Amino acid sequence: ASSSSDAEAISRFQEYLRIDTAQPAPDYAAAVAFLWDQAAAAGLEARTLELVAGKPLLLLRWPGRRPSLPSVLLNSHTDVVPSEPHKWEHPPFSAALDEGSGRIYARGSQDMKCVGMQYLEAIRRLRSAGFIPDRNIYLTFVPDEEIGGHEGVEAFVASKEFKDMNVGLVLDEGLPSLGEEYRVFYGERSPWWLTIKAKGAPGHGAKLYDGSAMENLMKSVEAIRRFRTSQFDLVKSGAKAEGDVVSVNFAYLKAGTPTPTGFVMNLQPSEAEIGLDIRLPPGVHTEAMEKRLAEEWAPSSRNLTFEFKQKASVLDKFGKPAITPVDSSNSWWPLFEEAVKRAGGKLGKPEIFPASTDARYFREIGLPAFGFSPMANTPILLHDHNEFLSKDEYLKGIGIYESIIRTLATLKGSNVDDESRAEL
Ligand SMILES: CSCC[C@H](NC=O)C(=O)O
Ligand SMILES: [Zn+2]
Ligand SMILES: [Zn+2]
Repeated sequence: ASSSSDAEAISRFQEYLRIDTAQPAPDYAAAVAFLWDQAAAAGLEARTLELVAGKPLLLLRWPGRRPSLPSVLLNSHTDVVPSEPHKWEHPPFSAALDEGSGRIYARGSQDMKCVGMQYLEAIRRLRSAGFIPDRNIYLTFVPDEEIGGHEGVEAFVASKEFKDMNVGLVLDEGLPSLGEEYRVFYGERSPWWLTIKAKGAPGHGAKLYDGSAMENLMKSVEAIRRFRTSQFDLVKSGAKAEGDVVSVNFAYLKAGTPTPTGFVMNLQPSEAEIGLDIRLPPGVHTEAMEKRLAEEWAPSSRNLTFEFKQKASVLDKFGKPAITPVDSSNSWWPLFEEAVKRAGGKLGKPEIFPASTDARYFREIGLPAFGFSPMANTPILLHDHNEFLSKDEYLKGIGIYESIIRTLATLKGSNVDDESRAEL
């Protein structure tokens, strides 16, 4: 690609980044309007699905020569997480390009407006090179990933529109790596978000007594922290990867009797509460976790109750761990590996994604999905201040997707399309 077309690709990326799609009030209308024009410029068929009012999902199609073959779906989410603008060096929706370093600063530059635009840029290039896919290639730009995807991909996979697409493989987001190798993910941990509430006897702040709400809850905090340490130690010692242990983190602590300027200091409150973000590796024994919760972390004997806010399954609909095979049993895998290699990229060992993505909804219904965001030589800044992606890495990623899309779209006597898979 010429440097002028590279410059145009960068401007288009910046334009997408400048649309404020931060939760909890994303401007989905503006994002969809922008992407609609980009789709037209790339020669793609477009439709908007509004499965839930106010939550548009943009569905694009590049028709294949043999539309009855299983299709490939390139997914990306349009929403981004909130930011604290005053703590950033460049405003999070400026998409400022630092000329010296080549970094483009924006919320969503890594997570994951980069990937959505790279798909589109790769297709533009393939099309102008005269390439025509054998199978249908679909792109989805979905809402609400950052808040759980219930009114996004979860609703989408249940729709008639989705069934009619006959999807055979999904690509979704991954993570950057500091080194030369690209990371790729074949599964992810399942989020369990829950609150634990304690009740207890109120009393004078000077009195030592058993059974206060704080004491009841702090015993749980201690047990939870012991468990957290045991899991973290496995990661620190190198025995396990981040995605292969159960993580537990405190999302909030809430207690005390507020005054206009602070809190009452000599009153032991009768209620206290914590929020936990737990992530479980695929196929982990959830019974043990449930038992730990009921007996150690929130026993009713200590006046505690718990309530789930999110509880994703660690199994797919067949009762198997929701993971995508990354060996010869999955004919898409060697194609993917080969495509990255052919574009000059190196892949690391496939990993379990430590957080959650919309890929889980596809894996849950039995579809293979790879998590991949081509960002090498890049610190992990998803959800962080000063999220950036360098212009060169972004452009390199377009080349990687050109190769991936070309390879996955082309039928060449592989067994990807045998009957059993076509029936999935
Ligand atoms: C309950 S779904 C939450 C999804 C979110 N995804 C990326 O950060 C996450 O916290 O992992
Ligand atoms: Zn994301
Ligand atoms: Zn995210």
